[in-house]
Formats: sequence, structure tokens, C-alpha cells
Amino acid sequence: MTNERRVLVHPDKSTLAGAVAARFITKTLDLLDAQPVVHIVLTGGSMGSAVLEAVASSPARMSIDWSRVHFWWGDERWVPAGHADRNDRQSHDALLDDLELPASNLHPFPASDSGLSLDEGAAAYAAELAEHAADGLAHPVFDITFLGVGPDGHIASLFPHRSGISVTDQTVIAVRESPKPPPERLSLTRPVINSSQRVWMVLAGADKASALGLALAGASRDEVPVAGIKGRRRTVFFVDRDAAAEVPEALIARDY
Ligand SMILES: O=C1O[C@H](COP(=O)(O)O)[C@@H](O)[C@H](O)[C@H]1O
Repeated sequence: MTNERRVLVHPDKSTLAGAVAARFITKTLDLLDAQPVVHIVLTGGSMGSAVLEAVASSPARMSIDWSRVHFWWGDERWVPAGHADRNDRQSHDALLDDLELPASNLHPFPASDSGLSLDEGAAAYAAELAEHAADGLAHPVFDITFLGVGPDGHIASLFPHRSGISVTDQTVIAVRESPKPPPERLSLTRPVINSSQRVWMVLAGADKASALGLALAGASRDEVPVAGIKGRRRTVFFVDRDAAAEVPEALIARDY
């Protein structure tokens, strides 16, 4: 099995969301056959929510024993708990509120009204990761990490030409002066994301085409952070036709 980055193209955003949701359900079932617990990292943004909504509308989701699935987030906006801008709120609205999940399976980042400072919030999430760490690591080994990709190529809250994408000695960073609002955020770092067994990036729309094209053409991670992302076993870009416009034909596998 090779771990080359793969690009799977779907005709449009809604087909894309449905296909990723179906694959997620199947993969989670397979994983739960083989191991006691599955750790998933969720993302916010347009496609993160669209995929979860598609999971919520699939009857097949009922075959999953969700009590054995843990949910984490790749990044979070530093706003109060329950705020519409929070990635975890979007995940709850799209799917999580419909699932029977023990609260201990949910691992949201702290919120700005938690009483913690931004730096303390980063430290608290690092401690939460450490509590569930795999042997010899400071965090769980994530089975599937979902990422959205911004038009500038950012993933999680790791932005172009910022130091965050190069941090290797922390699991979680506090982000200030984010180029995308809100300015303060918390984010997993690249080594944590890249230690995931599978990284599934989901992106749709013409505004993502340039970032994806540059990342696959060998741009630096400083210029286009998504270029620095690679899971341990699988790294897949699930995209729609518009986002695939600048992907070299040789790299494309059409999923329809
Ligand atoms: O701010 C963020 O943006 C990205 C991408 O969002 P999109 O709406 O352009 O798809 C998201 O993946 C990230 O988690 C989030 O905090």
C-alpha cells in the first residue's frame, strides 16, 4: 500500500458531501470491527458541516456504535461556548446532537468564556490530548482527521506565512491575529495532524482551486500550509470539479 496523496473528484458539492459521508460510515464500521475505540478529528467550514449533515441524513449511520467513537476538533475559534462561529457548534448542529454519545466522547476546545486565557486554553487542550494519548505519544493516534482547506491554503488554524505551520514541539498552539476572523484561535499542530492514520481533506468551489493546484505542484507549506499535510496511511483530497480545476490530470481519480 502506498501513501501517495490522492485526489478524488466528484461532480458537485452535494455529491461530494454524500460520497465522503458514505465512505466515513463504511470506514468507521470497518475500524470498529478491528479496534475498541475510534478517534475522529472534525473540522468546521463549509464542507466539514456538509459532510456531517450528509452523515445525519444517512440511515446507515444507525449501524455505528457511536459510544465507541471519540470526536476531537482540528481547530477552534476563540469565541464563547455555543457561538455560531464555533466549529464544534457547527458539528453539533449538523450531526452530533442527533447521536447517542456519552459526553466523555466529545473533546471540544475550551471556549473564550471558560475563564481560561487563550494560552491556558491551548495548554488545557494539550492536557486533554495527553490524557487519551497512545503509548509514547502526547496525543491519541487519530483514525480519521477531516480538514477543510481555505482559499489561501490554510488548514485548521495554520495559515500561510505564519509560524504555526512550522511548530513541532507543541501539540496545540494559540493563534493570534489570524488573517481570517475571528483573530484568536486554537489549533492542533502539523505533527499531530500528520500522525493521523488517515487525513481526509474535503474542499469544494472554484475559490479553492489555486490552493489545491499549488499544494500538489510542490509549493512550500509556508506558502500553502496544506502542502505540508500527509497522513500515515492515507491522504485524500475529496474535491468537486470546480476545486479540481488546477489539479494535474495525472493525479485525478474520478469517483463517479
Ligand atoms: O476558519 C476555518 O476555515 C477552514 C475552511 O473553511 P471553508 O468555509 O473555507 O471551507 C476550516 O477548515 C477551519 O477548520 C476553520 O477554522
